[in-house]
This record gives sequence, structure tokens and C-alpha cells, in this order.
Amino acid sequence: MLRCIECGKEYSEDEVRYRCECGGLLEIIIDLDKVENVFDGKNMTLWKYKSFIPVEKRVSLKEGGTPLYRLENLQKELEMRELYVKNEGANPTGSFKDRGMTVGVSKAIELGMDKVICASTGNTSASLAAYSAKAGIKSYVLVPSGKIALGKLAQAIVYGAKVVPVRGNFDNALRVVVEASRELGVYMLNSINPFRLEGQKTIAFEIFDQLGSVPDNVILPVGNAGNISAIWKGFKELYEAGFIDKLPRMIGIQAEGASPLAKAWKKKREFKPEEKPETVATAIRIGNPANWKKAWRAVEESGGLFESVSDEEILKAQKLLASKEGIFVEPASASSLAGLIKLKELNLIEPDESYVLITTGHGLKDPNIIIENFKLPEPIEPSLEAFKEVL
Ligand SMILES: Cc1ncc(COP(=O)(O)O)c(C=O)c1O
Ligand SMILES: N[C@@H](CCOP(=O)(O)O)C(=O)O
Repeated sequence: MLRCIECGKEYSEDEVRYRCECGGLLEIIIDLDKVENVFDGKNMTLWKYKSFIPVEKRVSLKEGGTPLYRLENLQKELEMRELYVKNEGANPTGSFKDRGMTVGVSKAIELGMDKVICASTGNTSASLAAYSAKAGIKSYVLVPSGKIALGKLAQAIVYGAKVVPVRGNFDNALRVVVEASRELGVYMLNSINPFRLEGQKTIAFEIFDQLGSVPDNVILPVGNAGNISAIWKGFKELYEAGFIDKLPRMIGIQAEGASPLAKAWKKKREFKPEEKPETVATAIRIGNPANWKKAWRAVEESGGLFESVSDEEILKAQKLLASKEGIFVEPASASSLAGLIKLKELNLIEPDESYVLITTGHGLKDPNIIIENFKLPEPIEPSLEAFKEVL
């Protein structure tokens, strides 16, 4: 059953519907009497948690089961007790979106849809293109012209999506997509579609399954604000089903130039969309997060917070995670570590508590930013002497 988070009106899951008649966001209500306790730390894949997932069909590329790393080196450097990274870059197309798309595209097939659409800063389009290729249906992706990382664009193209660049930013593209899905009968798979979040909530299940306990804090980047809402839903379902007896604090990090949630939170004022979002972390270059109400509720209910970090802090954290821990993530993903470091400087981190950082996308999707900031030395002659000279 679908339920509006604002007015509580309920809808059937067999209906193609993204929002309530009142305009509110919808969420899926899972029958927690029917879920299975499969949390044994073994055979980790997304579909292990099938009793929590509201689709029968399965379009899968073997998503989920991503590694949870203990950050031994950074933990010591930051004088913390327990620090982890859940690396979502290890999914089939290199981001957490695959969790949402395996469920979302499966739902499209169940509903008999043969065309799907999304607006994207890159990862959603790569993932939608891959899963619709697997399902044998057509995908349309609208991307902000000139503002999508090269690797992500290449993915959407090679998987066979119809790629349409749009003048303007992600928020402009999403408006067109919402209209197109309504007028042209194409199934929309941005995270306003509640089935997407049903896949993404499994990040919470895996963290619990892998740790054997619930961390005190989860820190992650926030763009369109679907993922933080999904992970919170996952933890709450575990809690309400009686599998866990505490909940983590949810800490959402935005890039300074695209931080409407962090600004509203810190200034204790109404949420106001930003007209001209700008950041090096193109994945989260979003000024009007569609799921902001769900995300706000997640942070408020969990006793967490929103913070923002500068582009400089993001790139520094990206380098740090790669050079100290061997984990290469894209800039948006590095904002979780950048956020942790900033919160530590602000004395808002409890060193004795446990922290899980979610890194959302693989670094190879956006190599330009690294290459542009590094000058390769001149080539040497192919001899040992020449090599010794540059040592
Ligand atoms: C790599 C990456 N990190 C973080 C985000 C933010 O996730 P969300 O839009 O669910 O807040 C996105 C997409 O928005 C992304 O592609
Ligand atoms: N970063 C996202 C932005 C769209 O988010 P979605 O979760 O609503 O699809 C992207 O990769 O496009």
C-alpha cells in the first residue's frame, strides 16, 4: 500500500502514481508481520531481504552486498574508536542507484510499462540505462548539459539510453521529466518514485547484517534527498519489526554551493530551494531536493543534523580516503568524510561512538577532476639511468 506522508491518504500499489492528490510524497507501507529474520552476516545481496521488498518480479544485475570497510588508518588519525565506510561504488554500475533501480525497473515490468525515464546528474541515468537494457525496455535520460561526469555519460550511452541534454540544471530537467511521465505515459524512475527507495533502504539492512549491530551514526551526502530518507526507512523497519533496539543518528552532508537543507537546518528557518546550485560534486548539484520533506523528517526523528562542506574540503577528503585507505570515490561521495572532519573540528563528533560513512559512487566515474589537478612529469627515455634520475 502507498501512503501520503502529509495527509495519510492511501493508494494501491497497482496504480502508477508518484505523488498524493494533495501533492505530498508517498511511501510504501510494508507488512512487518511477514518479514523474515535473515540477518546472519552471510550471503549478502540485496535480494536476500526480499521479504521487505514490495515487488515479485526481479530485474537484477546482482546489486548490493557492498563492502563495509573499517577505516583503520583514518580512525587512528582522527582519534576515533570505530569508523567505517560502506562503499556503494562496488555496485554493478558503480553507485547506490542500482539498489533503487533493481526494484524500480522490476516494478515498471510488473506494471506493464515498456518505457522509463529519469532526470539525472549522472548516476541515476547510468543505472536506469543498465537495468532497462537488462529488462529489454527503452530508457530516456535527461541530463544537465555540460554538467555530467564523463564516465557516467559514457555509461548511459553504451547501455543504450536515449540521452537528452537539457539547458539548465538537474532541477529544471526533473520538471520536464515529471511532465513527460504524466503526458507521455513513460514510467518515471527518479527517487520521487517510492519503489526506488524500497531498494535503497537495503543499505540499512546490510549495515546491520555486516556489523551485527546498529552504528551510533550514519553520515552520507545529500542531493535529491532520496537516499537518506530510504536508509532511515530501512532502520525504522528493522526497529519496528523488533530486529534492533536502537536507531542511528542520520547526518546529511551537502555541498556548500547546493545546500538548501543544511542552510535551513543551521539557520533554523523554512526550507528554501536554491536557484543556482553550484559545486564540483556534480552528483549533488541540486538546488531543490524533491524528497526534502522525507529527509528532514529522517534527520529530525533520528536526532541527527545537516551540514555543508566546501568544494575544497570535498576534494581534500577524496584524496585522503584514496591515499590512506585505498578507496577511490567520486567527489559527492567524499563529502561524507569531509562532513565528518568538519563536524570533528566543530566538536560535534563523539570519538567513542561508531560512525558509518556512506560512499555513494565510484571514483572512476569522474576522473577529470583528479587529472586536471595533477601535472604529469615529462616522459623519460626508456632506460634505467633515466628512471634513476627522476627517483
Ligand atoms: C554519487 C552520489 N552521491 C550522492 C547523491 C545524493 O543522493 P540523494 O539524491 O539520494 O540525496 C547522488 C545523487 O543524488 C549521487 O549520485
Ligand atoms: N545524483 C542523482 C540525482 C537524481 O537523484 P534521484 O535519486 O532522484 O534519481 C543522479 O545520479 O542523477
